[in-house]
Amino acid sequence: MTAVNTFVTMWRFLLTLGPSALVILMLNKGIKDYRPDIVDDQQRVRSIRIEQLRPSYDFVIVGGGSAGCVLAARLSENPAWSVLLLEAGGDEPLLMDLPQMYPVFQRSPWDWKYLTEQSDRYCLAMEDQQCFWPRGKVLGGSSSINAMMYVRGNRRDYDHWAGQLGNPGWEYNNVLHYFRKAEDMRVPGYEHSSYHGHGGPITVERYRSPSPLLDVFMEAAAELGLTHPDGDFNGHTQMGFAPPHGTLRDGLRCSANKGYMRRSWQRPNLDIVLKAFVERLHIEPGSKRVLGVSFEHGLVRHQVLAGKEVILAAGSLASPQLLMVSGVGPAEQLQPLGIPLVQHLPGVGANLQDHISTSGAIYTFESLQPDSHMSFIVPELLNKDSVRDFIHGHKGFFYAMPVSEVMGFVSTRFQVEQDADWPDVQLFMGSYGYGADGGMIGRRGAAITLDNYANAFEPIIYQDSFVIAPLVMRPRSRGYLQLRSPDARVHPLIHANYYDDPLDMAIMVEGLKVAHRLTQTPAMRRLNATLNIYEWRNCPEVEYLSDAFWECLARYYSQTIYHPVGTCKMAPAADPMGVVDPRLRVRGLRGLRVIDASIMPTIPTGNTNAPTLMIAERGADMIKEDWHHYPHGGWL
Ligand SMILES: Cc1cc2nc3c(=O)[nH]c(=O)nc-3n(C[C@H](O)[C@H](O)[C@H](O)COP(=O)(O)OP(=O)(O)OC[C@H]3O[C@@H](n4cnc5c(N)ncnc54)[C@H](O)[C@@H]3O)c2cc1C
Repeated sequence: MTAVNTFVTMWRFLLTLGPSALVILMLNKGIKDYRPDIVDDQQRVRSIRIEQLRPSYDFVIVGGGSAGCVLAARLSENPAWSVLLLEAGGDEPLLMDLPQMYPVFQRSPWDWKYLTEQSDRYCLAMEDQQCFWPRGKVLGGSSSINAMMYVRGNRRDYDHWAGQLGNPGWEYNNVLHYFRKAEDMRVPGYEHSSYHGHGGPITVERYRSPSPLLDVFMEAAAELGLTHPDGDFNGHTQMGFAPPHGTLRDGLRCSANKGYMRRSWQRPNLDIVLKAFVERLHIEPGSKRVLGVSFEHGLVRHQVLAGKEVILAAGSLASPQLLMVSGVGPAEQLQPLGIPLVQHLPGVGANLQDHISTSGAIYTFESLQPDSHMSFIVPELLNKDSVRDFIHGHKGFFYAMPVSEVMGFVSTRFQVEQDADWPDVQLFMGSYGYGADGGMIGRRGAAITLDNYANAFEPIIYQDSFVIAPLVMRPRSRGYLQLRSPDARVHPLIHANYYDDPLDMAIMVEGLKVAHRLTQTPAMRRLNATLNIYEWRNCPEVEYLSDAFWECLARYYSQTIYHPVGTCKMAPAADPMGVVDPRLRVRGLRGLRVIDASIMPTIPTGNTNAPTLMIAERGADMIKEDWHHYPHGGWL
């Protein structure tokens, strides 16, 4: 039976591939011809010609992702400073603007395509029991391939960084300034909110063109008394359910590239080299001063010096890797690989944290609309009408982002401070399941094996369905990276270590039970929402709907929410595992900072793009303070 199903699945992929590709080509052509707002020819960032590269810059920034774009734009505000941004990827392709296209770029040339090490505890339904970790290899970095959800985390996260963890200046009341500085809040009703910024580079809006399920999701949450009081997770309180806000501009993606770089790249003191792969840092062994970097561009190796500082902003996987290949990291890892040790820093690559989720709580249902689906059935919507609606009507399917039409934050019984408004679970209510795209996109992104897909999802193929995915917000488990080679091109080993601490699984099971409770409400019963029974085939020995059943789902359909952080931890000098100090300077070296998601000591209660933008805004200000850009020590 399995072999037959797998054969059917494979053929369906092959048969749908051609028509889908044709629609995408049509869409791309239509954008080029009729959507100058997306083509954005005048503002699109252009790389300098490599002959124009200067031998030395005041600041060299490695990586043009969420953090790197902020840093390049903010540091080049000072016309007396020269700034170089080196990014391994190219500019964003046109289709990246479309929210609906977000998962398509996983496993594409715009993705670094990392894989975690095999485990028998998680990702059991995935190819070789490895979890697939995409990261953006493009200007804008992961902000250009992410799902655009704009969530800042909880005020207690930052008070914890500053108070208990000893990083002065990072308390919520300080970092709020930088969240606001980055933001241009355009959602009606928040014009006067003191929590939001206006006129900043990153526009924040509501997602457009939701499915009719959004209202059902909200009704179900209301029936459990879980509606968010004012719909703003980034405001006064976090707990509750509401449609999330997105980093969107006119309904389209607002990446860090679009927000920060397109308005600053033409400054004469800012040079950008795209397709520039940084291979290592040059550090003078005696003084431990970082002199510059080597990078490869067009098959030629170049060196460039930094008069003031090099700033690593290559993200949570590449920043620690670049430190290690340059001799900065745990001595016991570097020496066997023949890397001369410059600075023993045992914390480099350690303290890895991520938001783990379960993508398997998929519910089929009966549409209340007699002749149409209520959820997104991708092949039906991938047609010329949707293309026309998008190109000429500025509306429809391609504006939608089904992954989390409604988002929720709840506290399980394991959250010690029950009244604290510090939720330990986030939930995404998404209006499509793995069956909705026939396995072309979601299955591929999650790396679910063909056999497993055929067994568990083929029976519900193209049926109306939704998913409720819980995320463990502050996992206790810690993973680590391990260098495999002195060559920066070879990905490090990623030991994700999900569910190493049993409490993380216990919280996940509670999250899945909250999800299931939502499906037992009158609003959901009207749809006859039914858990996809075929996933039970993975663990037939457990009792249906028991804790062991939910655990089985979590272990098979373990899904990263793409938030790896913490691998260059910010910490005070007393913590031997710290990598950067609270001003983000790398310990023991001169002229080097790390400023990106890797410096977070603990993962925030929410998605990580907005916190990374905040860190980079604050990091840029600290650099300006340290180099006396501000005559009176004030803020711009
Ligand atoms: C698929 C996906 C979905 C996500 N969804 C959301 C979401 O909805 N909301 C949210 O808040 N967060 C989301 N995130 C997470 C968020 O986007 C990241 O936390 C954030 O972008 C991290 O920023 P960063 O600057 O640390 O790294 P990145 O943005 O990844 O930037 C690193 C940059 O460095 C470059 N680089 C790496 N190595 C080198 C090298 N050797 N030489 C030169 N350049 C190099 C990379 O190409 C990249 O451009 C998602 C992430 C992904 C991948």
